[in-house]
Amino acid sequence: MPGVSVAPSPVLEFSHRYGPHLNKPILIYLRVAGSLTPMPIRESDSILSVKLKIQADRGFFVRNQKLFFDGRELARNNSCVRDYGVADGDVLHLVLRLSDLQAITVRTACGKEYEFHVERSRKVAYVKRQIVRKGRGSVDLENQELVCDCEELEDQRLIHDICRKNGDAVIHLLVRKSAKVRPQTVDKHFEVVIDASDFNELAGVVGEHQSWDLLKPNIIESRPLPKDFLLEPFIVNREIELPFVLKELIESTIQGLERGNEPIRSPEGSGGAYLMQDFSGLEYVSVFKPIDEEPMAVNNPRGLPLSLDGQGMKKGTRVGEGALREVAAYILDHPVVHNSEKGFAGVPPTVMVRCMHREFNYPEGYEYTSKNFKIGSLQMFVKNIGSCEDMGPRAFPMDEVHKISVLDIRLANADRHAGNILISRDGEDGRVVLIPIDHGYCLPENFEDCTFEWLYWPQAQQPYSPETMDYIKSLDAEQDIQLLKFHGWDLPVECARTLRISTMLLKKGVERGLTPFAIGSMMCRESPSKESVIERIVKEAEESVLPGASEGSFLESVSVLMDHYLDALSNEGH
Ligand SMILES: Nc1ncnc2c1ncn2[C@@H]1O[C@H](COP(=O)(O)OP(=O)(O)OP(=O)(O)O)[C@@H](O)[C@H]1O
Repeated sequence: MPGVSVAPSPVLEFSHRYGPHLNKPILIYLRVAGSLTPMPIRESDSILSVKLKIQADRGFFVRNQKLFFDGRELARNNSCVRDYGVADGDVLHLVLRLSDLQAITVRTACGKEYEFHVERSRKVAYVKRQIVRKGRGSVDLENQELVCDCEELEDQRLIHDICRKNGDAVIHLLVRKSAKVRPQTVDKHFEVVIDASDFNELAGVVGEHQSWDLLKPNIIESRPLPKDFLLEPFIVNREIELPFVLKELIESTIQGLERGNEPIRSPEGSGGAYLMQDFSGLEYVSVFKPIDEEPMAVNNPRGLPLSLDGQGMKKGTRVGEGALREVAAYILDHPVVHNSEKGFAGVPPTVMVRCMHREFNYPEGYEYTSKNFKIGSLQMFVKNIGSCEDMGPRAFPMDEVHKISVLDIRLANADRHAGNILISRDGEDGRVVLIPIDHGYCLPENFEDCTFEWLYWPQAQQPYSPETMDYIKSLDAEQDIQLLKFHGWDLPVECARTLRISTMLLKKGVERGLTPFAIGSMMCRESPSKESVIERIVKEAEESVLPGASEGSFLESVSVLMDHYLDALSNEGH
């Protein structure tokens, strides 16, 4: 398991920056999974040092921790707790992102061994299907029994529960009719040993491999068809014809649900994000994020407190609007080549849907009635080898980083941390491709919480390529606002203003040959209490126009001030 990947320098930096008089000890409380633990810290402690303390006391790695206070994520590791207004007696909420994979080994008496990993949030039924797949038909789905400690495991049991109950648990695979079972433990993995004395009989006299193919079961026909779910596109404007890629996304998700392949809640993230399975139950096809399960929403499954004023986890966003923003990011990610399915930054295809399924979070219980409909975003699942948290940034191609920077600057993304960029490999040479996900905090009403992880990557210091510059020049915020309106989201005036100002900044910065770092830095605060340059520009522009002045005059004033700041920056040689 990876350890702390952050250099300790910010902690040292903080103890130097704050004198002993500002280093007051305070007692805060940590709420994690329902329990409250007191924790002595100092006001000037950085968020990182608090996380390191939690790691030392509780064993949760820093990278798996997300801390929340007063409806806000303490996202900046370098900032100190006082910057976030944390004081004596306050309660911090800790949300954990835990590694979810459990290794499983299946060994036959003939010495054949198969290894695979399943998420702990999977059910026993899924493990059975994996065994069938790995065994290429030597074991059929109908004739399997998984037994642990002499107890037969029901299909609906979660692997997580079995691990928790049994520690170094062994799952015994029983093949009815023809196999005996010999349990064995290998480290912390499950080991399933099949002593199938009459394996040959099962496999046929002509040898294992041939007969496996002959015995391959028809998984699909053997599954019952549940009737208690619903999934359909949620389209406001009837003039809109869903593009093929989105129709297909919805269709393949429905097929998976019809086969009984239930949604699986992702162990990562602070809201409810459900991984939707395909027809075969062996692949994920989409990710559903219902709005009532967003962080601080009424049915959030992570125990985050309800928002009291409706404000979302990032400043300038509202609880329940995450799905709108997810879909908006896809719509605005215009392709370079007209009509191409892939947008410039590669935001996975995303559509608004209505869905109900018993696996979602229904604290009052589930019934198949329209009151249980959940509205949310359905996004194409992209196969990946991890996120940018798992790899050093030097491995990322420059244009991949630049495309994400363009998206984030345009949309004033308030949640671009490394975990929200997935990594996949493309083509024969296995080129690294970055996939931006999680755009629920784009287009906020103000710039207060803009954070861009890529700002500190070396690629951000390099100028944009001519192709990227051409793309940026082609952007038009007014058209974007109209496009979103056509799709049913009439942007609130503050969010439209954000889009206009960010697009203006990106275009003006590029005209002056500024790097993503130089432009992006203007949008991000150095610390939670220090306004960013863009915030100063907005404030000065507001002060320079008469009360009641039109949005046009205000933007004109922003443009003049922005030129002034950018020219100063260009003269400094950025
Ligand atoms: N399109 C996708 N393709 C593949 N995996 C995805 C996709 N979208 C989300 N995931 C997986 O689901 C997890 C949770 O999704 P996401 O980060 O969007 O949820 P969230 O609750 O908004 O998270 P956060 O706390 O970071 O805001 C991600 O960490 C990722 O592993």
